[in-house]
Amino acid sequence: MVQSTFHKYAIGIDYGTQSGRAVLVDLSNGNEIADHVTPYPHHVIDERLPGSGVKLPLDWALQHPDDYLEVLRRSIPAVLKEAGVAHDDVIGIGIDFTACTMLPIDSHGTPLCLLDEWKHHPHSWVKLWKHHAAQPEADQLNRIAAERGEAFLPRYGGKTSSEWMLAKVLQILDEAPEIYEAADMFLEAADWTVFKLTGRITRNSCTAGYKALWHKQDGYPSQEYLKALDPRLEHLATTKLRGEVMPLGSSAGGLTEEMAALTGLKAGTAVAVGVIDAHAAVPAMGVVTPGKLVMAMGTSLCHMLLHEEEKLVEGICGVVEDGIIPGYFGYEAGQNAVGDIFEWYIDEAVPAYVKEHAYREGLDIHQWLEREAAAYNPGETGLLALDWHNGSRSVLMDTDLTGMIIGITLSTRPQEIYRALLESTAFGTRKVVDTFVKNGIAVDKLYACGGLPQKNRLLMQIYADVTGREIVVADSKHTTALGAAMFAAAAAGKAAGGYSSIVEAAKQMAKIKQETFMPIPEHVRIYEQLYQEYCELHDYFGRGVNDVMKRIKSMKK
Ligand SMILES: Nc1ncnc2c1ncn2[C@@H]1O[C@H](COP(=O)(O)OP(=O)(O)O)[C@@H](O)[C@H]1O
Ligand SMILES: O=C(CO)[C@@H](O)[C@@H](O)COP(=O)(O)O
Repeated sequence: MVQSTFHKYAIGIDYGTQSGRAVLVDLSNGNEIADHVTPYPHHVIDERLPGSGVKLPLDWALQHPDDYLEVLRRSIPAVLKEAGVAHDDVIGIGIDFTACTMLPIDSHGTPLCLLDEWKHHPHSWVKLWKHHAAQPEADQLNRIAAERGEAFLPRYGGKTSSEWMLAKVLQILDEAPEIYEAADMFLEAADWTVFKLTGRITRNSCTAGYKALWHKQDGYPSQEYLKALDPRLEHLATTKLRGEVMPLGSSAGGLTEEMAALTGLKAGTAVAVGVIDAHAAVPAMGVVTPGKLVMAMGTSLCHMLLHEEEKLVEGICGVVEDGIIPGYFGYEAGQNAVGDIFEWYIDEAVPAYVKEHAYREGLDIHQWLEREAAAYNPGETGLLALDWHNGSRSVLMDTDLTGMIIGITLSTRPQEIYRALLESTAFGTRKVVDTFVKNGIAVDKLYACGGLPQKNRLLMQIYADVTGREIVVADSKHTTALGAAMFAAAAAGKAAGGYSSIVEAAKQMAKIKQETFMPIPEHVRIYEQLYQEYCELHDYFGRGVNDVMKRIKSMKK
């Protein structure tokens, strides 16, 4: 279909864990005109390195940087073709990315893993956000920061994560000093991809703020702190983390001729600085004021909230000034796994008869289990689970914790376990909501986006019942990509046919559904009881009363 030439468009590209997708968006109303998904050809690399077959240790998760370019090569031409839009009318490109997904590059910007000299070395590869092998380094970072009373630590809930930039850099330094030396810079994959598009290295304030401990006034952690971590890190901030940190919604530069030829777009098209995937969803749901907790629900779950003041909240991932929407402090909390837990159950633990039933009825296994699980009332399964199959992000910030199901008997059925797993993730979110509220940050309503709200109504009803709050659902197949396109519109600017700010873009382009999920009072009452039991287990296993999870995990290592 050929679109009207009076319309202007932007392309938002969402780089997820398994795939990247491009969405071409009409800037006048946020309508998604065309979309295309490119699965990463190398998938998540967590067993062996591509090519050499070098075996990876436990808790590693890597990616191949060329997979990000493959998304540009395949998905941009595909959406242009499907939409029939002239490249002159595409005025901006924005990308959102998982984070902290980081890589070492040489002085030409080439990832070290693409060089013959380093390609056999696991530490030269992109470390994906869910690479969890830097926990000892995170522990060291946290201990030294606490001992020195570093001002940054309370802004990150009292603990920084093994998923973040500094822990990952320190792991490289500890285990592969030669890679640390060879790296000219460590970059977020978001910034590297923007560099490939524009030829210019910039850093975005969102990943820098939430994942690399960068602060608008104070910059990165001090030289003294970095030196106390390891003398070789003393100048990290001005050497391997150097580069201008630019605010969200600004332009990193224009598309290069080479990239224009590769994608079919026009050279010079504005490229917005990158943004974390979850954070891009906030304006895409029209959330530009406090009290509305946005939940990006997919493989993992990220919670984002705005507030006028900076409050120090234990166990959250971080608070960053202007980190999401200018003029507000943006708070982030999260759960390391949500959809991933359900996927694990289906892939690894569901009996064959469930698969057969689902197949016969033409349902996918999630749909079959959802339908069967919906027949139970809250509490009726007699089960209670902890949602730590991939560790706990908020509020414990500990990737060495593991999952658990209590109450199993000989009559327990797969759909009951499935329901208990759905509930466990809702309890995890309730913990986050309660923590914000206890610290004086209002949570009035929930806003859900990502793959899960579209796929599982039972899950959404359970979240409404467990939190006792109304849930608004995104009316977009690709909310994060829509947000990235909005940032592109802001980067292109009003004169080019975009918007003067992300707030203006959100007013015109955000998409939410009319139908919401309301809590059911009878369910709220029962879940309140179960949640209190969850809290008991949470503190017993998660706050050091009984470290059995860590002891048995270390035996495995
Ligand atoms: N019907 C369903 N109910 C619950 N979870 C589902 C369902 N279908 C898929 N999932 C889960 O959704 C997750 C993917 O979420 P999605 O938002 O599409 O991707 P991503 O987080 O990578 O952006 C997977 O972990 C999968 O287990
Ligand atoms: O950590 C963050 C955001 O802070 C996410 O990038 C990470 O959880 C990955 O999210 P997905 O569930 O793959 O969309």
